[in-house]
This record gives sequence, C-alpha cells and structure tokens, in this order.
Amino acid sequence: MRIAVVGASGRMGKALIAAILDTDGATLSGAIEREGAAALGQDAGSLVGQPSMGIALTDDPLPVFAASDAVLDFTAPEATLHYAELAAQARIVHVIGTTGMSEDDDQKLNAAARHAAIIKSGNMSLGVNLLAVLVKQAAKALSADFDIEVLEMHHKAKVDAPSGTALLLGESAADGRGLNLQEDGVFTRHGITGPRPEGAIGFATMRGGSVVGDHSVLFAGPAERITLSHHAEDRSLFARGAVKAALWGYGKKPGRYTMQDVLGLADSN
Ligand SMILES: NC(=O)C1=CN([C@@H]2O[C@H](COP(=O)(O)OP(=O)(O)OC[C@H]3O[C@@H](n4cnc5c(N)ncnc54)[C@H](O)[C@@H]3O)[C@@H](O)[C@H]2O)C=CC1
Ligand SMILES: O=C(O)C1=N[C@H](C(=O)O)C[C@H](O)C1
Repeated sequence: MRIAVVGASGRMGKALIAAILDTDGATLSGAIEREGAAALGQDAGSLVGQPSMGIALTDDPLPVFAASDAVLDFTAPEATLHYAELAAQARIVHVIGTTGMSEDDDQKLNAAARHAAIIKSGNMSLGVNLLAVLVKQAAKALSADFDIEVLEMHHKAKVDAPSGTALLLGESAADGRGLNLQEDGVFTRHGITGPRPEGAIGFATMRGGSVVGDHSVLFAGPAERITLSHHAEDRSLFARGAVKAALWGYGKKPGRYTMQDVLGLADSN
C-alpha cells in the first residue's frame, strides 16, 4: 500500500516515516511539508536516519496524493481541513491524528468523508483506546458520588489543551454516565470557583519538558479513589497505530471511522 505523510518533518511526521519503512506491505509514496519549511528538499530516508531513498520533502501535495492510497496527517487543524479536501478528491484514505479541531472543523470533515474513508482519533495507540473502553465501564459501574477528573501532561511544545486524548477519555466517561461533555465538562478553574458541580467531568492540564503523553482518569468517591492511567514512552506507538489504520482503511467505503473501529474495540462500548 502506498502511504504519504504530511507534516513530514514534525515530531510525529518523522515517527510516521520510520513506521512506514518498518511495516511490511507499506511503502512511502511521498513526504509533504508546508511552504517555507526548513526541511523541504531533504530526503525522507535521511531525515529519519535511514539510507537516502530518493523521496525529497515537497510542498506540492497534488502529484503525491495522485500516486498514493492513503495519507497520514498529524499537522494542524487548518492544514488537515485542506488535506481532507485533497484526499476526498483523490479518493484516498485519510488518517487524521491532528488534535485541537473544532465542531465546525468536524462538520467539514464529515463533508469530505462522503468521498473517502477518514479515520480520526485523538490517540492512535492500542493502550489509550483500551483505556477509553475501561473508563466508560468504570463510569457506568460507579455511582454518581464518584467524581470524575481527567489529568494530562505533555511536552512544552504542545499547542492545544486539553489534549485530544483527554477529550476522548472525557467523552468515554460522559457516555458511561449518560452525560454530555460539552455541558458537563469543567475545563478551567481559577479563583473562588465554588464547590464542584454535581456530575461535572473536570480536566487538569500540565505542560513541561519532553513528556510524550501521560493521561489519568480519576474516580474520586467517598473514602476511596480509583485511577486509570496510560503513559506513552515513545511516539512510535502513535505512528504504528496510524499505519495500521491506513492498512485497515484500504478498500473501506467512504465515511468516518475511529481507532476503536480499527482495533475492533467499537463493540466493547
Ligand atoms: N492522535 C495521536 O495519536 C497523536 C496526535 N498528535 C497530534 O499531531 C499533531 C502534530 O503534533 P507534532 O508532530 O508534535 O507537531 P509538530 O509541530 O512537531 O509537527 C507538525 C508538522 O506539521 C507541519 N505543517 C503545518 N502545516 C502544514 C501544512 N499546511 N502542510 C504540511 N505540513 C504542515 C509543520 O511544519 C510541522 O512540521 C498535533 O495536533 C498533536 O496533538 C500527536 C501525537 C499523537
Ligand atoms: O501533541 C502531542 O504530543 C500528543 N497529542 C495527542 C493528544 O492531544 O492527545 C496524543 C498524544 O498524547 C501526544
């Protein structure tokens, strides 16, 4: 399967190239960066410490998309919307890891998904997607006096908050409790906040250093506390998940899919 990478010289872009090179049945079909990026013209293989492979980073996506079966996209919301249009035109699988996208952005992705398969998740790892299933089960099983808080920590260069994963876990908790995260989520606290609202799902965000991604969901009840956690040690786990998603999506009908579909966890929900 021919797989292209957009945002190729980013932290995830490099991990994605390395994962494609490491996967049987996957071939790197192109590596795209934004106009003006310092890495344009560099060889994709050398960029990830492999032998040169004759694929230079380019800012022209059209010929690359035309020669690809899928594109892996861990960039930024505006770029992802642009690539969704191009992937829809080329009828290729679009795997989206980009976080920080709005409701409005999501509607635009729905329009693109009428023409091509889109697989989008705030976290492409098996561990986090399994954690999401466990969080939903715990939220359902525990009575409402177990307060739910989602904690996350990431590296200091991360630009969006809460993380896509924290939101995914918050949605799972809300589903389990029959709540609506938009209405019941508490995303900031400062000053005299008053007591915790009944049924709230709270979020706490930490940023610093080189942390790849730590997430915990706490269920704080009367005299006891349950914590479900995931710690990402390396970006390769997200990249392997994204390549797996592309292989899974090949030949699927146009539409929206998630990592839960790819991993066969959707029925556990
Ligand atoms: N869903 C998941 O499993 C994961 C999602 N992410 C998300 O992936 C995104 C990227 O994260 P990082 O790699 O850490 O960021 P980064 O800033 O290192 O990389 C982003 C890259 O995209 C490039 N880019 C921006 N606009 C572009 C355009 N129009 N065309 C082509 N390239 C463009 C940038 O130049 C940069 O190289 C973030 O939204 C992050 O939250 C990160 C890790 C895992
Ligand atoms: O920006 C990151 O680095 C990560 N982003 C994703 C998120 O927002 O949850 C996934 C992972 O935690 C790393």
